[in-house]
Amino acid sequence: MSLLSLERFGVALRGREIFRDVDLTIAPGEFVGLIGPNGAGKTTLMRAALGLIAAEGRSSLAEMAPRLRAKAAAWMPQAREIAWPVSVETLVMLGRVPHLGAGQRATAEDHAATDAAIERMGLAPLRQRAATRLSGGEAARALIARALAQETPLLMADEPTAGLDPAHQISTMETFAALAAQGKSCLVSLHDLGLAVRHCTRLVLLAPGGGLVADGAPAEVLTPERLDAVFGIEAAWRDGEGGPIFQPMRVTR
Ligand SMILES: Nc1ncnc2c1ncn2[C@@H]1O[C@H](COP(=O)(O)OP(=O)(O)OP(=O)(O)O)[C@@H](O)[C@H]1O
Repeated sequence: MSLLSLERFGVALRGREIFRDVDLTIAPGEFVGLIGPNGAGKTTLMRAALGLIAAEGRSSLAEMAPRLRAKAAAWMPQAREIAWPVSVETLVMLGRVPHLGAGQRATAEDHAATDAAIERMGLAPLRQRAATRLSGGEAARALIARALAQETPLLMADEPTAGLDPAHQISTMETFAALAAQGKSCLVSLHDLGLAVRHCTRLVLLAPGGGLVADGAPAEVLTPERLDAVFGIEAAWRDGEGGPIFQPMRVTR
């Protein structure tokens, strides 16, 4: 069983090929970090996989009816703008919409999922705050909570830890890892390779103009050669307590 399957998947934007011939399958229990330099196509790949932009090839999610897709995958976009001045609680509850029948009110189960997501993202003190009056990091946590409340088998998030303070970066990564340990899956784009190496079970590396160049365990993907060729950096890697410690050290070009 797979929660996402991309076959010979490709996207061109305004006539320019961003990537092509990408094959990617995500199974239950995986926490996949989608990594690559600016402009490599991480956002494009996730948006196209969800059917939000046109693509060539096949995406198992894009071919689903919207209502089924909303039960199969939750999506936290990179843009953090929240348009309506609803409370944080209401924003998070919006994650339950795919589970409600037409005109149906929220059930005890919907309230429980909302409460759990608010608790998990440390938003209890902000529960009644207008979502438009949150700081950037608080808004990110509220949008992650909305995706968690959706309780889908797959969670996809575009740079979810950007703008979060260190404690919330770590707890957010631990939340995704815990979902994977429960048999769900996460596909998350990340620029922080230290967080990616320490928490993800698998990394998928995109290179600008090169498409998918590596896919596997963090140590297999982030070889010194690839760090130099794709990111233009050198990094230190140590085995530490509770997982590897990865620190970019130097620009090589
Ligand atoms: N609407 C668009 N029209 C044309 N080109 C676009 C459009 N959106 C993105 N691109 C281009 O597609 C390429 C991939 O962009 P994308 O946002 O997917 O990269 P990314 O890996 O998510 O980058 P970042 O790490 O900077 O967020 C970039 O070169 C970008 O300029």
